[in-house]
Amino acid sequence: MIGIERLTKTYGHGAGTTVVLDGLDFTVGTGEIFAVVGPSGAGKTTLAQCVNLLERPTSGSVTVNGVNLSRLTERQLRVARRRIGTIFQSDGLYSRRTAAQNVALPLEYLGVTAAESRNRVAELLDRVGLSSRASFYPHQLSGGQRQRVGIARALALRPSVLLSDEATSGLDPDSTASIVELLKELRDDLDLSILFITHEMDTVLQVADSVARLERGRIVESGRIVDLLRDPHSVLGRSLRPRRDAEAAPAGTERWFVGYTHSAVPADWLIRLAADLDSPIHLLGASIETVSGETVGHATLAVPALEPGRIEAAARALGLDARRLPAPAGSAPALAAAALERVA
Ligand SMILES: Nc1ncnc2c1ncn2[C@@H]1O[C@H](COP(=O)(O)OP(=O)(O)OP(=O)(O)O)[C@@H](O)[C@H]1O
Repeated sequence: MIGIERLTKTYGHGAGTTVVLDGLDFTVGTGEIFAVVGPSGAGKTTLAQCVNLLERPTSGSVTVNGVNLSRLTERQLRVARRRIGTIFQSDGLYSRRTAAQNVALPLEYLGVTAAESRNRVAELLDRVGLSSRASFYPHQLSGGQRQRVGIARALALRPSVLLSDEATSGLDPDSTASIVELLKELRDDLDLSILFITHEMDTVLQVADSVARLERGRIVESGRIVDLLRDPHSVLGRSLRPRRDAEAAPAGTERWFVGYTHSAVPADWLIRLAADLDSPIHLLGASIETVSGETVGHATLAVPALEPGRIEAAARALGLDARRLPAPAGSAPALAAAALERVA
């Protein structure tokens, strides 16, 4: 488990002080992948460095498995850091060492016997699906494979916490997907707490259980991915949804956006909604998927104009949130509305 309490990091003094992290509070549970997203300069890397105490927090605490790292001496910290594995965007492998020799490095530093190290390295390379590449050098491996070697090395000392700083950034979609699957397997099999720092929202949706958005050193929104996706008011939830253009609405209809807000939305909600409203409904676009074992989704519909409030109420009864979308710019209804506004 990782516990972050009132974590603040500033650089400089007096008038020249820069506050990079400003009172962060969050917990990454055992067996949880917690993503931190945010624009460039938000403080994501500084957060990662404070969690593995490469940077000392200015105030607040970082607790890993009940041990407050901020209170440790340098010597104690070196030992405590073994419980934290880190993977970076650049895999950081030594080019003159084979995959196996790279994975063995932390074990060598620790003085593990050669035989023990050989067994552990074989086990780790097997774990990340690279047994057949043990004697390959980094330049003989793909980007995704190099990242797997990096993960194996990060796991060498049996950490309970894994820090991933932009580890999938720059990888192609297939490699990203395979690293994401590997991290989820490790979360489940080894009960790891994984802090996953990224700027890629698509990856967050694939990998994380929870997410926090960092802006100028502060967490502006956070929560379980499923809850955020189901919250019609969540900015983070909206930015996590896959963006696809819906079809144009037929003439004489209004466009509506419908989102799942509940776990018990019936699978035949569209038929029920049409029956309830006693009206045809055109499905213009939809995305329904399982996230952390729960169904989430949204759809764009076209419905003939009905009395105000009817669609919202019928949708609510099915566990859905419905809101009318403005007519797309340039469409006949939008031009008519603009003309009316000009006349008024
Ligand atoms: N040693 C330092 N001294 C002064 N300011 C620093 C130092 N390290 C980082 N900063 C500042 O802290 C802010 C956050 O930097 P950080 O690298 O943590 O952001 P980030 O969210 O990881 O950005 P990116 O996604 O671009 O890597 C930046 O404005 C940066 O200039």
